[in-house]
Parts: sequence; structure tokens; C-alpha cells
Amino acid sequence: MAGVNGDAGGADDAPAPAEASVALDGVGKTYGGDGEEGSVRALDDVSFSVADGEFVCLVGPSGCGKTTLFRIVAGLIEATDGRVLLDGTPVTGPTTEMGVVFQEYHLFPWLTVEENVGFGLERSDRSPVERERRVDEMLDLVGLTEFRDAYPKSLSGGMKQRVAIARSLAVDPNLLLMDEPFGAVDAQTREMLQRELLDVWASTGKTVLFVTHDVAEAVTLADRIVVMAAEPGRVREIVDVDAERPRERGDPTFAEYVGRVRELIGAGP
Ligand SMILES: Nc1ncnc2c1ncn2[C@@H]1O[C@H](COP(=O)(O)OP(=O)(O)OP(=O)(O)O)[C@@H](O)[C@H]1O
Repeated sequence: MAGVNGDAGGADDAPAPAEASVALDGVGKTYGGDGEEGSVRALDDVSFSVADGEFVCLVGPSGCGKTTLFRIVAGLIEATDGRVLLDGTPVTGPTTEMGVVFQEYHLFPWLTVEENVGFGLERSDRSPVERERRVDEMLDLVGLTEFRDAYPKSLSGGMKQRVAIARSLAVDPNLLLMDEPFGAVDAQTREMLQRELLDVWASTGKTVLFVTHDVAEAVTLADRIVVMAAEPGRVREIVDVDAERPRERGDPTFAEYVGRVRELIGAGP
């Protein structure tokens, strides 16, 4: 795993590390024409990488460009400057190499749990038997086997998000990209989903880039936390969370990490 990388975000011409699963290289984004009235410099020279199998959380104050960065990595919008590499290849649009999970679940209401989980596999070259087996595995992984015939409307928020996670993992992506995935559920469910996600991560070895507002969530989950600053959005510091999992919220080390990250977020421009 990579260590603390306090200078990330600066102009860094060094090539992305060979083992990087995702590498952001001088990424900038201006909404509206550069220099035009009303244009917004949402991101400026953002560089960091996520190693293969690493769990990285992205935190920062409102408006620091987390969503913008997420969309650029996902290939949903284009960067104005710089590039994103996924396993060394530039991202030019959405790809099945990434599983994307949003706060709002984005399930298909007319499909059952099973059909939602299998949706991405429809276009894969797996045989129907292999697809079915994969869906079974994913339902088992997120504990929803007995709800396979249910429709999303009958599920709780936590269950819907488990379906979304299972669906994103079904196509076996190299990278799991998550934008506030637990933002819409109650605190208790959120902590349960965090534990489940860590179990899934440990058993699948996926690379995860996870955006959150919640500093305690980031400290619970991450190997490293990329702390962003606003106006323009940039990397303030990358904090290495050097603590065994599972991490207890009552633990003094946990509180120290939370305090440190909060301080960085609140440090102003
Ligand atoms: N489509 C857009 N057009 C113009 N400006 C935009 C657009 N999307 C975002 N912005 C601006 O870019 C900046 C970064 O926004 P972004 O939503 O990426 O930040 P964020 O960190 O995700 O914010 P929040 O935590 O409040 O969701 C903000 O100043 C925002 O107003």
C-alpha cells in the first residue's frame, strides 16, 4: 500500500505507479468557458492514485468538487485538463471495468432483485448458466438470496443499496466507484453496510474509490483518505489511516484520525 502522500495535487510529472489501479494526473475541470464570466473552476491539478486492491476515501467541504471528480473518473463527464488512467489506460467514457454505485441506488423498479443484479451481465459473453451462477453468488455475498423475487419498492434503503452493490460487482469490475452510497440510510443501517462493504472488499480484493461527507465513515473504511479543499477543488492532503480493522469509534486512535481530517477540511483556503 502507498504511504502518506502529502504533496499530492501539486504539479507532479512523475509517471503513475505501475501497480496503480486508478491514477489521476493533473485533472482539472472548468464549467463554462475558461475565463468566461460565470465559469467555475471546480477542480485544479488533482493528482493521486489508488493502488490495486486499495480502499481510498475522498472527503472535503461542500463544493470542493467531489461529485465532479467522481463523474470524471467514471467517464461520465470530461476533464478540462489532465487525465484519468484505469489500469494504465485513459478513461474516455463509462466502462464495465468500473462498478459505479450512487447514493440514489438507481435500481430498475420494473425488475426484480435478481434481474437488477443480473442486468449488466445481459451484455456479457457469459452463458445463461454462468450468468445465473454469478447472480446467485452476488445475492449470497450481500445476503439477499431470499429476496431475489422481490421488487425494489418493497425493499428498505439498506437492502436497495445492497442490490446496487451486488449489481455493480456482478460484472467483476476492477474498480468499485462509490458516491455517498450510504448517504440515504439511517445511522444504524449505515454502520452495518460499512461493515458489510469491508467484508465484500476483503473477500473480493477490489480497488475502491469512495466519496463521502462523513469523516467517521472515511476513517472506518479507508486505507488512505484524500482530503480536498475548495475554490478551486484540489487535494489538500492525503492521510494514511494506519489502524487495524475493524476500527472502533470509541478508540482514541479513531478519534485522533477523525479530528485530524476534520481539521484539514476546516482549514479554509
Ligand atoms: N454542471 C455544473 N455547472 C456549473 N457549475 C457546476 C456544475 N456542477 C458543479 N458545479 C460547481 O463546481 C463546484 C464543485 O461542485 P461539486 O458538486 O463537484 O462539489 P461537491 O464537493 O460534490 O459538493 P457537495 O459536497 O456540496 O455535493 C461547485 O462550485 C459547483 O457549484
